[in-house]
Amino acid sequence: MKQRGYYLKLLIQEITAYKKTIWLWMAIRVIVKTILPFSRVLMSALVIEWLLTGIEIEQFLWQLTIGIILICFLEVIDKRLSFYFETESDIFRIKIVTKITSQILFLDYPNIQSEEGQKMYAEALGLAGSPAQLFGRIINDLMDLASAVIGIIMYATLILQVDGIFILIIAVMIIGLLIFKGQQKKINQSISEKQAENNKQNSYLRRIYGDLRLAKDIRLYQMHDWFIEIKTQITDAYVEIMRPKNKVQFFENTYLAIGTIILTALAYILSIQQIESGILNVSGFVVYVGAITLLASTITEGINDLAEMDRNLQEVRYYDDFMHQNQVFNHGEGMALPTENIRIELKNVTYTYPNQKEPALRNISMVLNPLEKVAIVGENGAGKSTLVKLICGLLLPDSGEILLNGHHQNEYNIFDYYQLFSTVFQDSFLLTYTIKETIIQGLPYDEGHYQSVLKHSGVDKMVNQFKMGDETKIVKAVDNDAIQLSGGQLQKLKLAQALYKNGPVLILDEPTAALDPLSEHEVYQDYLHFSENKLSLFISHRLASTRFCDRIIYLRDGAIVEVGSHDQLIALKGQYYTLYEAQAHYYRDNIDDSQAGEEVIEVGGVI
Ligand SMILES: Nc1ncnc2c1ncn2[C@@H]1O[C@H](COP(=O)(O)OP(=O)(O)OP(=O)(O)O)[C@@H](O)[C@H]1O
Repeated sequence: MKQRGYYLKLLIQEITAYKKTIWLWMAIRVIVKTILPFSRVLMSALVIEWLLTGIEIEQFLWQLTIGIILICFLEVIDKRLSFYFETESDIFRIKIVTKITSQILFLDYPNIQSEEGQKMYAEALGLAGSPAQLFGRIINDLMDLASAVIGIIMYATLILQVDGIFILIIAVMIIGLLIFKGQQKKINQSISEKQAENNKQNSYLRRIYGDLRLAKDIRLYQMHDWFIEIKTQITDAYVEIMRPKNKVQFFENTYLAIGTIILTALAYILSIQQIESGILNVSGFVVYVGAITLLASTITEGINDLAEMDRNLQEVRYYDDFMHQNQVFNHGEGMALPTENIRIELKNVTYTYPNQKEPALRNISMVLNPLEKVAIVGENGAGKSTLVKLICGLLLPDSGEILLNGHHQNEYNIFDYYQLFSTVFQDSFLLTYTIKETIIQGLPYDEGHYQSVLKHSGVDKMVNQFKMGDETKIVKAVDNDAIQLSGGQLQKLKLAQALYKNGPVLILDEPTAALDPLSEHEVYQDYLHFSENKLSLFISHRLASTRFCDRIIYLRDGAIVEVGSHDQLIALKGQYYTLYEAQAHYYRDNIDDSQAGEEVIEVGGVI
């Protein structure tokens, strides 16, 4: 209960922060919504009264016109406000979406990398995903509930003046409905996990049915029937999950119908008796029966609104949890960031990914000296990318520390700290902008620097092929006239982005994995140039591609196994040497088989 109070307060704060004056309009809408149905009943009663008392026709018409105008006026206000709240609710919902999406931009990487973090984001966003979700309907839900509560009090007070028996029937009706709602809530809770699982499967299927990568397999492997069968199974499972809920709903509706019949029948019997004994006149009868009918429907609406509000308040938890989660790094005051002689030291760093048993990195100790070019090599899964993410301040070690020029990473404001790094990661992603905007990424524009970046990243040759040059849009999913970049072109673009940022630490995580041999060769050639005056880290599982680095750190199973220059490690004849030889043989054999007699291109020193 206390928690519900907190969540209600949070909702009220959000609505107030959106627009204070909305509360005034909400109050007006509640009043109009409450009195409008009753004013129609009252009007009918008055017309009967006027007719029975035999007032003059002119006065009758005059009064009737005023009454109709008043009701029409209320109807117009109601419709106008209904439209107003439809629009306002949608804008409010979109503002909440903006709040949630802005929040995720500033959350620390560990908060969002785990499945749990992603789930929290999806759940919070889901609350504002459409007008039917919490933040799209809460304003109307609040007004509906307020109007129902006022309506029940109003009609019940009126009816009780005729007979006290109604209080009993109303109480039984309300208690019964509350029991049904409680039952439904329990069922909802018990099926929620299965329902979420089913939803997940369903939306996954919906997504992949149109996925071009799968479309090829579906056709070539003739998977159509198999896919239809899977979909049918999921739909059948959905019907089964919903069965207990539908059953309770059926009993609730039946209970409600019986309650309403008893209430109305009793109202008729009692009022006819009262008319016979002269206590009630005909117009009083109309008001009385009208109030009974309105009460029955308002009780139903009110209980539904109450259950809906209860659900809403429970759902706010997802928003609250997401918006108020603790950050991992320092977002407050920090030390001034060094701009040169950058030295990064890792002391006994161990890191385990969320929900994993084994650490991805164990007791890593190393120093990256100013302006050094360091290669980190190792087989797939050795921990190279994880190490880079730790150095960049994207992940927080389980134990050990990372020092920048002798000071703990957390002594710097994390967003200041990020300024140090120009990075190219393997899993590159693009925003829906032009090539030029992507490279500049919102930083101040410098024509000379930009042109040099185009040249050294190899993007200049790429843009020359496009009609729109560097103004070409690059996300086809959003812009029809965009071009689809290949993996290699994308990597060049990300390299250009890193070079344009020009941070004092350059980190390239497999920057040539998707490049053709010639482009790869060019990147290696240019690497010495664009890593000039920087501390640089070059990550690869192609050992020979890093021989131009000052120092090579060889990782295996999350631990440093060998460190030295390429020649030192070859001379050592250890694990690096063994793997190097194996890779070199592979390339030699391949080239010998396929290009015998052709000119051999030297790629990163492998061949
Ligand atoms: N987000 C994650 N959640 C759980 N485990 C992860 C995650 N990312 C990586 N791992 C695991 O951590 C280990 C190290 O992964 P990492 O990506 O650092 O290796 P890598 O050396 O960069 O590999 P590759 O050469 O294939 O890129 C692997 O066992 C990997 O499966």
